[in-house]
This record gives sequence, C-alpha cells and structure tokens, in this order.
Amino acid sequence: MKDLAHLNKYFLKYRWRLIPGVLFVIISNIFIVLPAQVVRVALDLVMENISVYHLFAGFDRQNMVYDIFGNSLLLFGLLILVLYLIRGLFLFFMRQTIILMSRHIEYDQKNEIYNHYQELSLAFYRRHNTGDLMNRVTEDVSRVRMYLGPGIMYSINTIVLFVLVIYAMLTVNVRLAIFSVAPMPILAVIIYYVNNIINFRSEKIQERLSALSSFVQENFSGIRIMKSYVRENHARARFAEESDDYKVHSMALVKVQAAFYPLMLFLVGFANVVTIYIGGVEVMKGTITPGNIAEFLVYLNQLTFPVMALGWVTSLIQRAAASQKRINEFLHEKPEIISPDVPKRTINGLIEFKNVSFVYPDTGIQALKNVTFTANPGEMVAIIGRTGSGKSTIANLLLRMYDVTDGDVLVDHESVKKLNLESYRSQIGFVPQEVFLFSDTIANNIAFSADVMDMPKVEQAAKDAAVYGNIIELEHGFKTLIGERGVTLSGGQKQRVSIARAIFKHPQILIFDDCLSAVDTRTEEEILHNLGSIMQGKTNIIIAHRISTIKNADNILVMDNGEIIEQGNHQQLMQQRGSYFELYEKQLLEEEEVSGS
Ligand SMILES: Nc1ncnc2c1ncn2[C@@H]1O[C@H](COP(=O)(O)OP(=O)(O)OP(=O)(O)O)[C@@H](O)[C@H]1O
Repeated sequence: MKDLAHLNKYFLKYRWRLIPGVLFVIISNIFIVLPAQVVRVALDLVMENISVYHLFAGFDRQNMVYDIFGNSLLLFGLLILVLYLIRGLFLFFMRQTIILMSRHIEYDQKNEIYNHYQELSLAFYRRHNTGDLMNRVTEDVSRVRMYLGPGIMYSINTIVLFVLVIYAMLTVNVRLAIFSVAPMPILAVIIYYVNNIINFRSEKIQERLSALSSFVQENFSGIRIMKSYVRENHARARFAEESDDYKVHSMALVKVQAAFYPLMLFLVGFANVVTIYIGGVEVMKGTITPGNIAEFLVYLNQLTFPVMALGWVTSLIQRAAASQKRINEFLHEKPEIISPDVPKRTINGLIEFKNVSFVYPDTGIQALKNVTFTANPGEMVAIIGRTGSGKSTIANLLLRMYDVTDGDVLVDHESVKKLNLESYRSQIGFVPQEVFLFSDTIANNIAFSADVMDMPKVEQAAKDAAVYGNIIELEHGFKTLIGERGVTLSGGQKQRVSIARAIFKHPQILIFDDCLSAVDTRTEEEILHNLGSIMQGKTNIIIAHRISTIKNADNILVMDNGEIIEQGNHQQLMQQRGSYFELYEKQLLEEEEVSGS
C-alpha cells in the first residue's frame, strides 16, 4: 500500500479540488438522512390522520380532514423531492471535483512516466519489452486512476454515510439498528471476494484477448510468408483454438456475474425482511412508531450501494497499489547515461577511440576489445568485418547509447561523457542498420530532426540520398504517407529515406551503419559522391560489408571478434595481403560469378 504514497504529491497539488470534494460528499450524505426522517414524520402523520379521519365518520368535517391530510402529504412529497434534488446537485459537485482531480492526476502521471522513459538509456529498453512499457503508461495508470477517483470518492462516501446513518439509527432504536445493519458486513465481504474472482477472470480474458490479437496481427503482417508456405489451414485451426480459449474464459466470467446479482438482491431483501420483522416487534412493544420502520428501510436501501462499493473499492485499491508498484519500479530506475550540466557547443568532429573495451551490460558479451583509432574531421573512416564483430557497437558507443567498460571515446579531445548529450547527439547524423520510418509523410520523416518544416532542405536531402526521383514519382510525392514499416516503399528506397533523414541534419559526424546494403552499386556510388561535398570538413563513419562501398575511405578498420585486426587505406591493406585482401578477392570472385552467370 505504501506504493500509493507516491501519489500524495498530486493530492497536495490538487488539494483545492480534493478538499471541496470531500465537503460535497459530506453535504450530499446529509441529504440522504434528511429525506428518511421526513418519510418517518409523514408516515406517522398518515397513521394519526387515518384515526382522526375515522373519528369524524358521518360528519361534514371528515372531508375537511381529508383535504388537510392530502395537502400536507403533498407537501411532504414535495419536500422529499427538493431534498433529493439538492442531494443530486451536491453529487454533481462531488464528481466534478474528485473525479476531475483523478483525471488531472492521470494526465500528470502519464506525462511523468513518459518523460522518465525518454531519459532512460537503450539498455533499459533492451531489458523490457514494448508491451510492458506501454502497459505501465496506459493500463496501470488507468487502474491507479480508479483509486484516485471512484476509490477515494466512494470510500469517503461510505464512511460519511455510515457515520450519519448509524448515528441516526441508534438514536431511534439500538436493537433495530443492530439487526438492520448486521447483514451489511456479510454483503461487503461477499462483494470483495466475488469482485476479486471477477477481476481475476477478467484479467485472464484480457490475456487471452491480447494473445488472440497478437496472433492475428502477426499472421496478417506475415501474410506473404503464410501464403507462400501454404499455412492458411494451419493458421485457421490455431485461430479457432485461440478463440475457443477466449470463449471458455469469457463464459467462466459470465457464470460468476450471473450468480452475483441475484445473491446481492437476496441479501438486501433479507436485510429488509429482518428490519420489518424486528421493527414490527418493536412497534408492538411501543418503543418505536411505524414511521421509524419506513425510515429504517430508507436508510437500509441507501446503505446498500455504499456497502457494495466498500467491497469493490477494497479490491480496486489493491489493484491500484499493485499497478503503482509497477509504475514506481520504472520511475525509480535511474538513467544510466546522464548528461553533464555543461553548455552546448559545436563540435569539430575529431573522434578518438582509446583502448576501448565494451561488454554489453545485459548479456555479458564482450563486443569490443582494446579498440583504438582516430577519425579526423573531413575524413571518411570505414569499418568492415564479419557479422557480430563489433561494428555497430562502435556506432553505439560513439552515440553514447552506452558508456565504455574500459578506455575512452573522445570527441575534440574531450571524453563524450563530458559533453552536453543533447547538443552532442544533435550534431550526429545516424543511419541505423535496421531502417525505421515513422507512420507519417515522407517529408516529415526526412525532416524528423527539425521543429519547423523546411521543404527545400527536405528536397535537397532527398536528392543527396538519391531518392528524390523515386519520391516525386509517387502520387502524393513528399506527402505520401508511409506505414510504420514504410509499406509503400521498397527496401532500398526506405534505406535512402533514412539516409536523407540523417543528411537533412547537416551533421558534424555522420554514421552509416551498413545502410547501403539494399542499394545497387551505381546508386551507392552516387550517394557516396554526394556525401563527398556535403560532408566536406566533417567526419564520416561508414560501416559496410562490401569493399566497393568503402574502398575510397581514408582509413579502413578491419574488425574481427571485437578487435581491429588491420587498419589503413585500401592500397595499404591490399599490400598487407591479410584478411582485407582475402575478403576483396572473395568479393571480386563473387562479382565475376554473378556477372558471368
Ligand atoms: N544490445 C545488445 N545487447 C547485448 N549484446 C549485443 C547487443 N548488440 C550486439 N550485441 C552483441 O555484441 C556483439 C557485436 O555486435 P555488433 O552488433 O556490434 O556486430 P556487428 O559487427 O555490427 O554485426 P553485423 O554486421 O551483423 O551488424 C555480438 O556478439 C552481438 O550479439
């Protein structure tokens, strides 16, 4: 429960909603007790007047008594109506303050979590799956909201009503009060347990539903594979199986719900019968009036919902506490990469890796061993090597997605740890290995780093990335919407849009992580040629698998198993006749085979 203490700061922030809210709850409850007392007076009056009416049997006065009696009853009726209207008004105010406060806090908390997410490093995102991250910001926050709004509102309501009603009952007749209220705790406990069963089963249904939808989603995304491997029947059978599972769980929930309401009605009815019976006995003893029985029945029926709410609220608070615990886990997670509080500055792009070793924190894989190299502004440094040899890791460390385990990464002779991270990253253009484009227009994807759209700049970036021609051929040109995975574009086109996005920034350092793999050699040459003029005086890091991509680089690092095994320009490396030379020969042979066939 202590996890919910995290929310106290919000109560403080919204105290001017909470305090009036509590007052409105109290006032609205007073208007529950008052009508019950009016009912008692009215009923007692009825009893008295009936006797008076019979007393005047056969006299003219009887009609007069009848009229007075009728009018006063009408007045009582109107009074009750007015009292309930006032109660309704305060109920409205109560919801307008407390429920509104819960919505404000929900909004604040969502932003708090999202902002914190933004600060967390890549390692954190590796440790947690996207679904988990999303659930905490949506589902868990909603559950906490239920505590902040209905949870608090109904708790206060129940407490206030109980105090008022029980006090009113006790002043009338202690014995009747005890017997009337006795079934209430049983009702609360039953509701609590049944509610837990309902929650448990609902969660199971939710799980089945998300399993079903991810199954469908995956099947539709992979529909090409599905059809080409002729697995439709198999998928159909799996879908039926998943659906059946969902149905079975849903039915289990319906069963509990079906039994729940009759049981509630039975208990409430039972409490009414007890009140009438005990009340009747007391009337015969002369300790109370028949009006008191009516008054008690009104109290009892007004208590029913709050008592039911008590059981419901208890399980609601438990769920909120569990959700807040999950949220707190993330909120207490410290960002591993923290920017020092230093002013922003423009970098020149002199990169130095000094004896850098790196072990990935989660897997314990040593990705780099003692890597040392320099990239000067105006140079193109290429990195080549087998898969898994540590090339992308160099890019990750350069972007300070992770901090080195040993050694240091320097930019302009200063450790990257000492640079203002936001300013530093904003001067790097990075094209990742796996293209990711947002579900937005092509123009917005290219201008992703800018706050204001600059169309001529977008077009120029597209030209430099050799994708302009492809874009203007599309019906909506730069306004073409692309899906999360850029469905309307080919693999090579997507890569080039991703390159344009990096070029658009006019970065001081440009990192290409194997992003020319889906582009033909002629286009590749065009892009590299364009880079020559765009990146003049700036630093290029190009990770590639094809020697043709990098043979003009000023410095080529050949990586193997996390180490730089050879280093130099194309001529130097060819003369060494080592791994690079072997790779070159192999690729040349492959090319000849392809062109010969
Ligand atoms: N985020 C990560 N967490 C843990 N281990 C990782 C992570 N990324 C890479 N590795 C591991 O680090 C090693 C180096 O990976 P890296 O991605 O740097 O290789 P690469 O040379 O870029 O490979 P490729 O050419 O296939 O992209 C590999 O063994 C890989 O399994």
